[in-house]
Amino acid sequence: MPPHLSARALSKSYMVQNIRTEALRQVSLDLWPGEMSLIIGPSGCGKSTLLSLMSGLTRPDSGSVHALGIDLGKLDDAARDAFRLAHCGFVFQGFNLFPALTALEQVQIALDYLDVPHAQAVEQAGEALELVGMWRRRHLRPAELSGGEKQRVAIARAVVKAPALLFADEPTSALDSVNGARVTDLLRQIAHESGALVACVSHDPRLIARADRILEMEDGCLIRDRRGPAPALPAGAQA
Ligand SMILES: Nc1ncnc2c1ncn2[C@@H]1O[C@H](COP(=O)(O)OP(=O)(O)OP(=O)(O)O)[C@@H](O)[C@H]1O
Repeated sequence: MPPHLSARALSKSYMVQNIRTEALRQVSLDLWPGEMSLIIGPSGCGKSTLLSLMSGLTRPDSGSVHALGIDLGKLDDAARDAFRLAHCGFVFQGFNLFPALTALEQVQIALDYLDVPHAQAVEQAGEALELVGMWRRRHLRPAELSGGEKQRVAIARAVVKAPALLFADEPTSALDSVNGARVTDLLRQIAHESGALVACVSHDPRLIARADRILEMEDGCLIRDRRGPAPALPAGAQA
C-alpha cells in the first residue's frame, strides 16, 4: 500500500527581527493510512511546524509534500483550502468549540461547509458523537462539558466528514492524564477502524505507549522513527 502522505526534504525557517530560526531542517517521512503516528520532542523542536506543512496549512521554504498522491506545492491557496476541506480533519489543544452551540450543532456545522443536506448532517453528526461516546450529551454546550468531553466533541467534528488525513496538535495538553489517555486511545481507534492516517503532535512522553509509531524530533530534525509498543485495539473496543 502506498503512503498517504510523503514529505521530502522539508525545510522551514522564520525571520523575526532579523533573527532566523530554522524550525525544520530537511525532514523526510512517509505516513500510511490506518496508523496513529505520534510526533514528539522538546518545546520548539519543530513539531507543529511539521504538522502545519504536512497538512498544507503552511508552505515549506524547500522540499515537497505529496498527500493522497497530490503534490500540495503545485496547488494555489484556493486549491489547498479545498483539499483540506475535502480530505483533512484537525483537532487542536484549545478545542475551538463555539460557546453557543450544542455538541450536536458543533459537529453538524462541519458538514454545512460541505453542503450536506440538513437531515443527513444531523444523522452523521449523531453517528460521530456516538463514536466518541458523546451521543447522550449531545444537547450540552461547551460550558457544561468537561475538558475531556469537549475534546471528544472536537474529535467528532474532525472525523464527521470521514477525512483520509487527521491531524491533531497537542490534543491532550489541556487534559488530565486519564482523559489524555482516553483521547489518545480514541485517535488510535479512529485510525484503526476508519483507515484514516492520524498524525498527532505531543510533548507528553506518556502518550508514547499508546501510539502505533513514534517520530521523535530534535532541533528541527527527525532523529528517531520507531514502532510503538501498543498492541492493536480489539475490534469494537471502546477507547
Ligand atoms: N510563525 C512563527 N514565527 C516565528 N517563529 C516561529 C513561528 N512558528 C514557529 N516558530 C519558531 O520555530 C520553532 C519551531 O516551532 P514549533 O511551534 O514548530 O515547535 P514545537 O515543537 O511545536 O513547540 P511546542 O512543543 O512548544 O509547541 C520555534 O523556535 C518557534 O519559536
